[in-house]
Amino acid sequence: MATSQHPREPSSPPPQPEASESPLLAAKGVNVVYEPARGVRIWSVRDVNVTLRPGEFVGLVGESGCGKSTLGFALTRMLRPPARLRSGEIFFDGKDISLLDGEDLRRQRRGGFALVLQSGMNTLNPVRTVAHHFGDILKAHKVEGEHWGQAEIRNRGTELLDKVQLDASLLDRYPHELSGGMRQRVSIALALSLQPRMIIFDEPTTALDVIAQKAVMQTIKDLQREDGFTAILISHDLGVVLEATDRVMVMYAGEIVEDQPSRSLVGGAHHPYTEALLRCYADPRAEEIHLGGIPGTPPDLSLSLAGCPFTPRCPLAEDICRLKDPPLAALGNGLAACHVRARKDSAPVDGGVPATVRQPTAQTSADAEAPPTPSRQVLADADGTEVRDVH
Ligand SMILES: Nc1ncnc2c1ncn2[C@@H]1O[C@H](COP(=O)(O)OP(=O)(O)OP(=O)(O)O)[C@@H](O)[C@H]1O
Repeated sequence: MATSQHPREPSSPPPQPEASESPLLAAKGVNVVYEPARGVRIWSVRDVNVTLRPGEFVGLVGESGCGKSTLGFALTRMLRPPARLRSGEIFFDGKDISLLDGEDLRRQRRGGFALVLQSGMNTLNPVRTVAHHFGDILKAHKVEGEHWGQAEIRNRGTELLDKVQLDASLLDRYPHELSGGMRQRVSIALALSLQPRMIIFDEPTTALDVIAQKAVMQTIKDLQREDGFTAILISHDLGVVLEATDRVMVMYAGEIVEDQPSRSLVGGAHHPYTEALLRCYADPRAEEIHLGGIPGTPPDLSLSLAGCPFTPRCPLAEDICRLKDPPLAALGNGLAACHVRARKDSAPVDGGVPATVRQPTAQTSADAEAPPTPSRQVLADADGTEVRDVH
């Protein structure tokens, strides 16, 4: 299978944040389960660590069902039953937000973190105008001394719409009167209204036609550069992610399996799953396009997984891969979780290691609570004290 047709190289890479800066987000040992009242428990996010430095723009890619959205919901404290943060710590700007609720959580959202979802139609209230949406969010998060009357809401709404290239006349429109692209821009403007320092965009352009996709993505990139917020872009489109982001985290079966700078991912991927994903995308400008596929399907996340979850689909699999889940370890310019590649390429890290690290031994608190392989089932069946309901 030819491998020369890959997503385009990023055109003008955004400046890399200083490695020494303290992280804005530091999540450790995050495990999320879906526990439907009837049915099996699904381990959607398994022992994930994520660190984001201020101003970083990070992509999160992987096949459908691998846990990307669930991780985004967990990091912004938007999980709702039957999903539950089973264990893990989420520090935002140095404060553990994983157990906050009610007023404490609400207060953190202002100037804190926001999630922009896939379809503006599903997130906007069909019987409220755009101005009402701004009013609702600004009033719900107002601080002492602020007054949000009609005039103030319209002024602020106008400013925010302008940021996403929409006209103030849309303030009096209802969601069904807007195009998909406009609705998505309104959703982004609403997220910006609380001046978040971190925004997670979950498939922000999936429901749009290609022209609107390109325009909305450009707006997101411009806003991120101008406002300097930290961002995660969840997307199936590896080409878009490589163009927009500083680094890419690749997720498979609820785990981060690779974390590499975007610039070096093409041609520099280390995990066989990432290589397979790259073969699934084509540069439309290429003279010849050969698309690869990934044989087989991802594992059933309701089952206890032993070893590397990619083993049944992996062309490199060896005995050890069936027995032990590999740690996310330094490989090339970043990190990858692959026994075979770790053995063949144990070169020292070439500066600027991305900060998403699954601890390489079983000594972390996360491993003690929810090891990624057979003992995960033990946790699932136990009534341990680490179990926390987070809504
Ligand atoms: N409401 C739910 N109830 C039960 N299980 C769920 C629910 N939502 C998601 N899951 C499970 O969690 C896993 C991860 O789902 P998630 O939506 O996070 O994946 P994803 O990578 O974002 O997929 P996609 O790219 O299709 O949005 C899925 O495989 C699914 O089995």
